[in-house]
Amino acid sequence: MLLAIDCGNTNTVFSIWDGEKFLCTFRTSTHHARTADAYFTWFSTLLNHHGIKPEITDVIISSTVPRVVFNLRVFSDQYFGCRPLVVGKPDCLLPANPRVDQGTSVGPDRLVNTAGAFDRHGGNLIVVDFGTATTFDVAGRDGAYVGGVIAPGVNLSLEALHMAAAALPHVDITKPQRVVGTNTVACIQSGIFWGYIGLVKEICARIKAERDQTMKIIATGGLAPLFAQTEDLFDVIEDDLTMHGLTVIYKYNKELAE
Ligand SMILES: Nc1ncnc2c1ncn2[C@@H]1O[C@H](COP(=O)(O)OP(=O)(O)O)[C@@H](O)[C@H]1O
Ligand SMILES: CC(C)(COP(=O)(O)O)[C@@H](O)C(=O)NCCC(=O)O
Ligand SMILES: [K+]
Repeated sequence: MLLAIDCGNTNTVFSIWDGEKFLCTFRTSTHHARTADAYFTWFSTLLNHHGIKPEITDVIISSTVPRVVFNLRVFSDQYFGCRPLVVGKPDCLLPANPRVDQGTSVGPDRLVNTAGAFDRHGGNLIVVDFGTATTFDVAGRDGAYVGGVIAPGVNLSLEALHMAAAALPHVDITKPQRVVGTNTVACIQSGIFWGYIGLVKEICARIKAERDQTMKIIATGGLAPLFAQTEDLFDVIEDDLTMHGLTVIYKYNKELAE
């Protein structure tokens, strides 16, 4: 069985894949100082709780935080006796190579999202991922990552307002009743909610115009459903897109090695 690990700047997600489906998904905060033993304690406690006894033989990791990879490698080696595939490293091949400026390294999560979305939907796609950053990943006709857009994430923007302005409280994102807020919290929620609706619409429209193509828009990340409530921003929302992409890249490398 495969253990797929997606480490973002805020959260790290572990999923076990039995070759056909995901058996379980566990989430913890991303913390570079967490040791291999600490990962195992947390992971085995959750497995016991859910009564799952997986036989993990392979591990694949995507990490936007380079420092966590060391401890995750030790974790794979000590507890599952395997050397993990790490997306972005030279020995982890992608179904299609990214077409970006020389010397640029693309966030592994974006390469994984692109591979996962291409596998499910074919080429000419925009993947919108509401993570720490809000990213737009563009997949060409052949499924290669051909570039994208990086904007500040929703929670990051809310936090930045709170941090920088003495009178602005911490606010959780929600869809406001009206655009014109009549209290501070409603004003902030309106700015972020409608601001992001505008951001997503404008960026997707400009990507389509620049590429002169119709493109399917796939959204992922916990906040995607919130933004989809109001308007038809996305063609599909897929929670498990990054995890699916990890299984696609794993299978691709496994088949090449056989
Ligand atoms: N369903 C949700 N509702 C509200 N906030 C969420 C939800 N899911 C994730 N978040 C928040 O969105 C941000 C990004 O989360 P995540 O997708 O895990 O980011 P990353 O992949 O960058 O670690 C975090 O601040 C997280 O707390
Ligand atoms: C853009 C990101 C910070 C998004 O990370 P996330 O929100 O998933 O934590 C990450 O993909 C990254 O560090 N990228 C490197 C630069 C690039 O992709 O061009
Ligand atoms: K992410």
